[in-house]
Amino acid sequence: MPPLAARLHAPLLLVPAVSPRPATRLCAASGPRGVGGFRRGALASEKPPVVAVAEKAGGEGGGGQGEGPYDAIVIGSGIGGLVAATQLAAKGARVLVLEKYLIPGGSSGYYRRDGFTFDVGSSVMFGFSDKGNLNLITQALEAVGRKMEVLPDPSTVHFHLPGDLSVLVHRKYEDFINELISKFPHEKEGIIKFYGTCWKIFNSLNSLELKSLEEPLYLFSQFFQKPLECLTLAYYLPQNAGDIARKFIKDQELLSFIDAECFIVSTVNALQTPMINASMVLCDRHFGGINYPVGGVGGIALSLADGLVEKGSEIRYKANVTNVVLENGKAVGVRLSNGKEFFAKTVISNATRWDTFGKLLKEKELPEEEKNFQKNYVKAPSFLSIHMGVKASVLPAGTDCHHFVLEDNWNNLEKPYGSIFLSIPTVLDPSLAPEGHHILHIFTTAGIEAWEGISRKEYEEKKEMVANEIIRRLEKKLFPGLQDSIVLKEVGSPKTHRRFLARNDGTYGPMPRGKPKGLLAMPFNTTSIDGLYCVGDSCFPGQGVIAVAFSGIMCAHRVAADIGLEQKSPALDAGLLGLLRWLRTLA
Ligand SMILES: NC(=O)c1ccc[n+]([C@@H]2O[C@H](COP(=O)([O-])OP(=O)(O)OC[C@H]3O[C@@H](n4cnc5c(N)ncnc54)[C@H](O)[C@@H]3O)[C@@H](O)[C@H]2O)c1
Ligand SMILES: CC(C)=CCC/C(C)=C/C=C/C(C)=C/C=C/C(C)=C/C=C/C=C(C)/C=C/C=C(C)/C=C/C=C(\C)CCC=C(C)C
Repeated sequence: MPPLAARLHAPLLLVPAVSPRPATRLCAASGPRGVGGFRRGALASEKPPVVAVAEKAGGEGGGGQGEGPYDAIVIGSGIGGLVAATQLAAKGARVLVLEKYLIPGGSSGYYRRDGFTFDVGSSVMFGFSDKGNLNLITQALEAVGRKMEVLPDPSTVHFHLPGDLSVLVHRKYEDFINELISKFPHEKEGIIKFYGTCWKIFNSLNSLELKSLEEPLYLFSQFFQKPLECLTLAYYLPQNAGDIARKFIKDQELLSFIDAECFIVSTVNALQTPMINASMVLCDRHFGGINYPVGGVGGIALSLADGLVEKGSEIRYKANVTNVVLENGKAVGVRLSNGKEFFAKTVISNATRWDTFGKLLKEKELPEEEKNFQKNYVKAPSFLSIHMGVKASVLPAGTDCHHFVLEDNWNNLEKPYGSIFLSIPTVLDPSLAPEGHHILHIFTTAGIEAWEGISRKEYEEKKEMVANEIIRRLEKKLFPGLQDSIVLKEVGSPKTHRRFLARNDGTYGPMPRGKPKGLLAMPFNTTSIDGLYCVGDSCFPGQGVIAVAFSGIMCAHRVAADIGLEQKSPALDAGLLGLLRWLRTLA
């Protein structure tokens, strides 16, 4: 373990050490630069801050032909993959992570431009507190001896909604609930009952030790120790937040507000959002609170990768896995685009299930389990993201860190470009931008179809036009003079996300095709291919950094049991896995 001071300062490695150059260049979108300007190669000249990892990173995966066998190979270093890898390494396994890009993190990566440090994806971090059982990011870092300094956010999000409805989600639950009741006094009882039900579920979750729900010895021991809590979770597992809200609330506008609450974490309305997931985020934001890592979200992946290497495992960058290698129907390794092969007892894919089964496995027939998954879930749209550096003077004093904007019409909530997400992480951590400046990270949902089949020139013009319209809307609603305050602007389209995050159609994650039975249909980590596991947002419990961290913890536990690092019972395994498979077919 590195000295405490080094660990505490690890995230600061992302931030320029001396006062960064003032960024005065107006950089209109030019050329596809990856996620919000994530230009391939732009970071190649920068030495990745985790030295131990950088040294391991040879070109195209480094290493020679046919290396191994490892205990596990993890394809991809998103937070899901890294948590699975580090948990396994902490249990004594020898793991190899193969990442296509130059740095770890996937959607939770970072990039730097002209003194600005941008988060590629969300800046709203759940699971980063120092209490309870659901602080999964804190726990994942701790498992490999890492700790990050965090800045508590006084609020989760400021909603700006139709009819000039403005709701600030305060960190303190009572402040939030009182604000909501003040807007809907006639629904006081319904509000208390709905959010009260969320707390009942959250408290049950928070009382459990979280490990693999596919491992019977653990699952039965939890049922034995916490029967009421487990039965509560089993009861709500197939239910959705919108149905529960309708039991207590009649006001249509308030139900639409709850739709918006769910949409920001599931990209669908409350009727399609599993109640367990809604409860998790609607309560953790008050229990542990939203906490931002000093130096930016990218520091989480860097710290995990650093810890992984220190535990004796490896991560290799520029390692593009093109095949999962099967032997007698069992996954035994992977092949890279340059033909190199690596072998392991188990293979864990952090690529989406569409990529894993559509591209990495060359089998002609999709397994029944995956057919069932694709029957129940479609790819959520991708998004358009705008990363901007602006003059600080454009933000009024006391501006909140995160905003959600839907101006006039509730019907636009789920439509492409309908609602706007905005994060200003420099409100919490000014070191992410040159002095006198702020970062605005804006994103909105967008399908890939409308971005394909057009010429390069049309593509560039379209990015500029769509981004300018979103900026105009924010200028009108929140920040007069926004356009003129911009010093740096980079726009990522759905195609950018597909290319640089290696996500099928740039998808944000899985989205229920219709009205789901809560989380019942969501597959866990095992797959119908022996030795092959999936991790990340197309596994239980779905989208979200904390959700994929949980999927990583579950996956590592199941894999550890299968390779003999944790207890297991083959007879009970067969029974439970069969039962879970059958339950999923009921959804
Ligand atoms: N704007 C946002 O807020 C935003 C955007 C996107 C995602 N996210 C969050 O991140 C979550 C996703 O996390 P995750 O862990 O599931 O995945 P991820 O997409 O973040 O990471 C997957 C990683 O696997 C790598 N990869 C994919 N295919 C590969 C291959 N064939 N060979 C080698 N490497 C390969 C990718 O380069 C990437 O680094 C989402 O659910 C979402 O919550 C947030
Ligand atoms: C097995 C069986 C069948 C049964 C049994 C019973 C039991 C025991 C059960 C149990 C269960 C459990 C444990 C579960 C768990 C779960 C969890 C943990 C979950 C979680 C979740 C999470 C989530 C979903 C999250 C999400 C988040 C997100 C997505 C976020 C996002 C954000 C964003 C986008 C941002 C926004 C921005 C602005 C506004 C600016």
